[in-house]
Amino acid sequence: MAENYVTYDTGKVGPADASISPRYAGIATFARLPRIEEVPNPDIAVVGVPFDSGVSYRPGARFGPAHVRESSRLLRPYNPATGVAPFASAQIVDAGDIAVTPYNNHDAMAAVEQAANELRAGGRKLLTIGGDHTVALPNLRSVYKDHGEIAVIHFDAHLDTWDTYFGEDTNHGTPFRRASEEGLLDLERCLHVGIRGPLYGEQDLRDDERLGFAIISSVEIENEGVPSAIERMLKRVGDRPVYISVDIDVLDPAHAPGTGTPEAGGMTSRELLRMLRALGACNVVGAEVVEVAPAYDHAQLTGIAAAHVSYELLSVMAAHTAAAAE
Ligand SMILES: N=C(N)NCCCC(=O)O
Ligand SMILES: [Zn+2]
Ligand SMILES: [Zn+2]
Repeated sequence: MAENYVTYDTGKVGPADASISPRYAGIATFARLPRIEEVPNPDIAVVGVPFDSGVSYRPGARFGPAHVRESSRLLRPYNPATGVAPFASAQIVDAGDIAVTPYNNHDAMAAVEQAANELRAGGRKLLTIGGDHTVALPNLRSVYKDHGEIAVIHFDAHLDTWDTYFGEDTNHGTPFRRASEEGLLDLERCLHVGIRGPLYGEQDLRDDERLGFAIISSVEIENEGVPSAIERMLKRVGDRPVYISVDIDVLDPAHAPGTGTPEAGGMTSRELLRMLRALGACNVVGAEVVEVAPAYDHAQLTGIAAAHVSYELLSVMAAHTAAAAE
């Protein structure tokens, strides 16, 4: 193949071989993986949603997918932290972008849902790269179709269970309230991790609990430590199919400045990656990494963090795919 993709003993086609084609060469796919058209029957697809018409503050997450792909060129095929070789364990591809209208949030999200349904046909898993957090709603609608009421682990500074902004019910502060109202969520098994920062009022927390979420706050992670947070996280979701939503603003702005609604006092990348690795114990049926806004990034800090977060999520899903095939 023109891109010199590696083929593993398992028959899976992996990234372009960095000893033939240097990492900085070629058009960026995620981790320099093959495109979806280039290999048969992919198990997992990475797909971008360049959409940010749901933002309430700084715009620019529409450029997130391209930035994360550019920032993912250095990812290597073996993950020593978990002992997983994701690209050899499962056929992973880049499915390009779901390009949707920037002028109507409802139409855009309907299009994302339809594309997600098509990409997920036959049990394929998706890792979505946003885009703003509005995309969680169509992603959950799609996953619900196959798995029923879903457990969600939501890494974010923000609750994203607010009601409306300027009368608009579909935006990046509301996806989990809409999902809960629509009956998509397992109300005993949803969890926010990394919450911090000012709220509109105490009622936000009461609403959030009623909508099905428990909280591990950023301060609790600091006080109790990551191992205890991991224990609580795994207990909350149990053995239910779980959807992982990572808003990159869960990281402290020092680790991820390139985002639209930054809040001081967040997790380090090291803490987040460690928590994600623990998800190997869960049945992860899909995931997303959202809210990367490259205009506010520096030296690819946010892009690289998002690329590594994506890599851990792919490792977890690939290990599960390989185990299921045995
Ligand atoms: N989903 C993200 N990143 N932010 C939601 C913030 C909603 C607000 O401006 O209150
Ligand atoms: Zn957020
Ligand atoms: Zn969010």
